[in-house]
Amino acid sequence: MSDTDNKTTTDALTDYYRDVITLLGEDVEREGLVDTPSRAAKAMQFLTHGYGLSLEEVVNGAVFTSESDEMVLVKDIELYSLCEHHILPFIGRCHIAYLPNGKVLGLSKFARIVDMYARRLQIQEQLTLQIAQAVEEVTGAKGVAVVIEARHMCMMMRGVQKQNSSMTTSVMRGGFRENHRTRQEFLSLIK
Ligand SMILES: Nc1nc2c(ncn2[C@@H]2O[C@H](COP(=O)(O)OP(=O)(O)OP(=O)(O)O)[C@@H](O)[C@H]2O)c(=O)[nH]1
Ligand SMILES: [Zn+2]
Repeated sequence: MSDTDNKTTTDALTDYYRDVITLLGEDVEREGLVDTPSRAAKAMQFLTHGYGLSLEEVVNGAVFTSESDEMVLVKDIELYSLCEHHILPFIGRCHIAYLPNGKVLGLSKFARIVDMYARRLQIQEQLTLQIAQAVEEVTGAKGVAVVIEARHMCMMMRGVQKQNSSMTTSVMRGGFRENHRTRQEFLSLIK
């Protein structure tokens, strides 16, 4: 999206937020709210900026040759996303492991991949799958495992209002699916 397009989108979102605030019964002209529509517009664009990213851009060529075929684990990557049903946050941690197959990925790129998919409207299961598929695609790994543990504001702040529940989703591919010991090693390392 070009700068001009982006400005137009921010302006259009600002107009919508002005209407939303008014429909909620507030005075959008009062001092505290006067800049809120444009702040909310920019915040929502930031929270969904993953739509503007591609895997190629995010990885930026940081794939390196390596002879190691031992498990690599990156754990406790913090995650902020928006549930696609209510547009409310879900917040948690993501753990990613893979079995290299001649190539390893730059460490920071795991977090960048998580953000690229998390910063969209999501459901946790689909987010978990997309991260696993991306790591598999860029590394050609012999196995990939992704676990996400998250709390959903749509279950806490509204609806059933359960404050202590969390959801865990996992995707196991290749060696993590076929080999029980590899899977167990991964699960014990993220405990
Ligand atoms: N599987 C899954 N469900 C989700 C996720 N985020 C939100 N949900 C659920 O999506 C469902 C939407 O259900 P609906 O009955 O259409 O919506 P609702 O009336 O607002 O539902 P309640 O939250 O039960 O009040 C709810 O059960 C949410 O808890 C997610 O990431 N994965
Ligand atoms: Zn929800």
